[in-house]
Amino acid sequence: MAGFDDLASERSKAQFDVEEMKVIWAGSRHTLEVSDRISRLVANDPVFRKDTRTMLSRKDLFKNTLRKAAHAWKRIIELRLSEEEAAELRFYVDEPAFMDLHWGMFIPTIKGQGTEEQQQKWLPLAYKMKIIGCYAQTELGHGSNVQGLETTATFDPQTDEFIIHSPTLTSSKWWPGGLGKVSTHAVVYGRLIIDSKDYGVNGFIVQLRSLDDHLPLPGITIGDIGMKFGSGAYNTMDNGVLRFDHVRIPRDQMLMRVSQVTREGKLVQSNVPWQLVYGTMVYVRQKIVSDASCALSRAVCIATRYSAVRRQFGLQSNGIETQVIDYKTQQSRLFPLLASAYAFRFVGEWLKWLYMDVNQRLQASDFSTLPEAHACTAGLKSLTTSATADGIEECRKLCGGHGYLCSSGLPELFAVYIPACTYEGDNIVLLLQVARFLIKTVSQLGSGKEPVGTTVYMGRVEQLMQCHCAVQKGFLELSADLVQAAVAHCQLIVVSKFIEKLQQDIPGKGVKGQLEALCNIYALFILHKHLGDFLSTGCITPKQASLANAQLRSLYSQVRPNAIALVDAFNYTDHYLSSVLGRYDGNVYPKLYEEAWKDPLNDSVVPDGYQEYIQPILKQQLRNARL
Ligand SMILES: CCCCCCCC/C=C\CCCCCC(=O)SCCNC(=O)CCNC(=O)[C@H](O)C(C)(C)COP(=O)(O)OP(=O)(O)OC[C@H]1O[C@@H](n2cnc3c(N)ncnc32)[C@H](O)[C@@H]1OP(=O)(O)O
Ligand SMILES: Cc1cc2nc3c(=O)[nH]c(=O)nc-3n(C[C@H](O)[C@H](O)[C@H](O)COP(=O)(O)OP(=O)(O)OC[C@H]3O[C@@H](n4cnc5c(N)ncnc54)[C@H](O)[C@@H]3O)c2cc1C
Repeated sequence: MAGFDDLASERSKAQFDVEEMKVIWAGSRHTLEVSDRISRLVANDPVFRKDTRTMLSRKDLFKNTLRKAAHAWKRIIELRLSEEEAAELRFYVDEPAFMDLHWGMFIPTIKGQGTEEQQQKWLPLAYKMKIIGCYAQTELGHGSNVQGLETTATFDPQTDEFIIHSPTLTSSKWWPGGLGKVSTHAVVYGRLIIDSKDYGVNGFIVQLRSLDDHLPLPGITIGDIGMKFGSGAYNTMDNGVLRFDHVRIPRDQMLMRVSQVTREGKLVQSNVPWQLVYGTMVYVRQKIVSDASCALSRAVCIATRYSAVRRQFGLQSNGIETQVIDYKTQQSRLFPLLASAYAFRFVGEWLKWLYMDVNQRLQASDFSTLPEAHACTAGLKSLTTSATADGIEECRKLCGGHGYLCSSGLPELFAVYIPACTYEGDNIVLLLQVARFLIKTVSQLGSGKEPVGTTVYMGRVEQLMQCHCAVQKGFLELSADLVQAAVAHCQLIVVSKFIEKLQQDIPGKGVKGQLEALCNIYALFILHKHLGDFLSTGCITPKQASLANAQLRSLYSQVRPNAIALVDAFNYTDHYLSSVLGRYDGNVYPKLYEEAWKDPLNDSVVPDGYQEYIQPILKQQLRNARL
């Protein structure tokens, strides 16, 4: 069987221990064991099938998502899964849904911004799913500009309550995931008003729906904001709209770790930076970086396996055409994406460490690394999601026409993934935050602080900053060129963290050698892509640029025999890949043909509508022809 033999032959060429690379990719033997076991549990459960998603109406799609979420929760309880195993199960169910926001934002917000008492009250309810929460920050009129939010939370000293209100149409909460049809509660971000004075944006826990009949509570208008990009895709998520008409909540439902409001209506600032109100966004951004490596590796796995199965032109002496993976143009498009997937994996590991380190420091009232954590999570979220969204589209193109079929898995992966460039912070807005951080850092460099990083990459950042760094008055005046410096800074971090990974103990025959090749491919690919920066800032000479290009091409040849094994190391099930082109067995053509007939359009040989619309035309033509 052609495809199967091709992939079997490719796997026999591997020059490294794939099982050990699986451990590197997973992060540890324990994590590999958990993800392997849970991914197969999901793959073997018919409730979690994904192949019909693009054929369902929005209402049927959403109802099926609720069915899956309920079944997932049931399995978590039945099997007594740990928090880690439960997170893995939600990940491999692979369907954006309210659970992502309940576990990924609502609970972390209460943990990060609630007092001890508030955590003790609300977390048990949330962990046991007695309430379902979402994160309601963005409004119809404001998303990036958090300080521009209009929802008000006015303290009423008569009743010891906050009055939550939507004063304008643009103050309607708009986009929060899980809000539209499912969540019973929300963390609502609104302007704290005490005695007519505006104290800026804070978080408030608000119940939205009755726990008895799920109807919206008095003063609450709530619904879904409508269909989003692509069929299936993110339409499994009920992104919602929410308006308040003077809804009253007890004073103790304002999240008060950062600021407290006393019974007398006095605002007391605690000793933590007010920016902790933004803390959830830092947490989610670091998770999104890890998710980028998953999404990109998934697309690269599909495109790499298919590129080894697909043969086109180049008839060889044995009468067989050439595998498209052997074309240098295919390698120059595909292998940098393979290297990027590994690079994002390792920078995501580091970012997770940075986030945990910042949190531990916060416990000790050490806020010194919070600005760097914000800049790194913002910048790396922006860099990795933009590269991943572009990379998934490139993988679709690498698969030719079949990449455009839903059965390839790539169109839906693209449609689900691309909002990552916008949610949790628009990517340009976040790069401007990094630019601000760099300006402040450069201004402090005079104090003898030396930047650290790889020379050429570091030089590029420094030079770009020198070229573009003016005294900026505020966020809005930052020049587009500074965004370039911010990207350069983030690429420096990615390369540096890949190099640091290689300095760790890396067991397994040939594993370190493959990772070194991928690290060099990533670094030289970025250098090639931004050659203008490196040349214009004098970081490299034209001769060096040409040598770098030659080295890049030679590295592609080094990776070529290992490409299939390098994507096998992601250890993805066919269920998770959900792609005929990316099947582990390479049995592409028979499965493509089989999938076609499953389309409802093929339920009848003569299509519905023929008699009404087509036959009259044909008959008329026939009559005309006889005249
Ligand atoms: C969910 C699980 C994760 C898995 C993901 C995959 C699953 C898919 C399912 C769901 C995922 C979807 C989730 C999406 C959820 C959302 O989208 S929630 C809404 C997100 N919204 C944003 O990100 C808004 C973006 N805007 C901002 O962050 C801020 O408004 C701003 C930083 C752009 C501007 O802040 P602002 O206060 O208006 O002005 P500045 O002067 O720039 O900042 C003031 C100072 O505060 C510092 N700072 C800003 N942000 C942070 C932060 N996050 N942490 C710490 N510090 C921060 C900033 O540096 C300034 O400090 P200095 O004055 O010292 O310079
Ligand atoms: C699928 C999805 C899920 C979401 N889930 C949630 C959720 O659960 N909870 C929640 O609260 N929100 C959620 N959001 C909202 C999301 O956080 C916002 O869309 C995001 O923060 C961007 O804000 P915005 O849409 O208002 O865009 P805007 O801020 O209006 O940006 C529009 C354009 O203007 C540019 N721009 C804006 N400001 C500047 C500036 N200062 N300088 C230069 N350019 C600028 C931006 O770069 C962008 O190109 C979700 C969004 C999506 C798409």
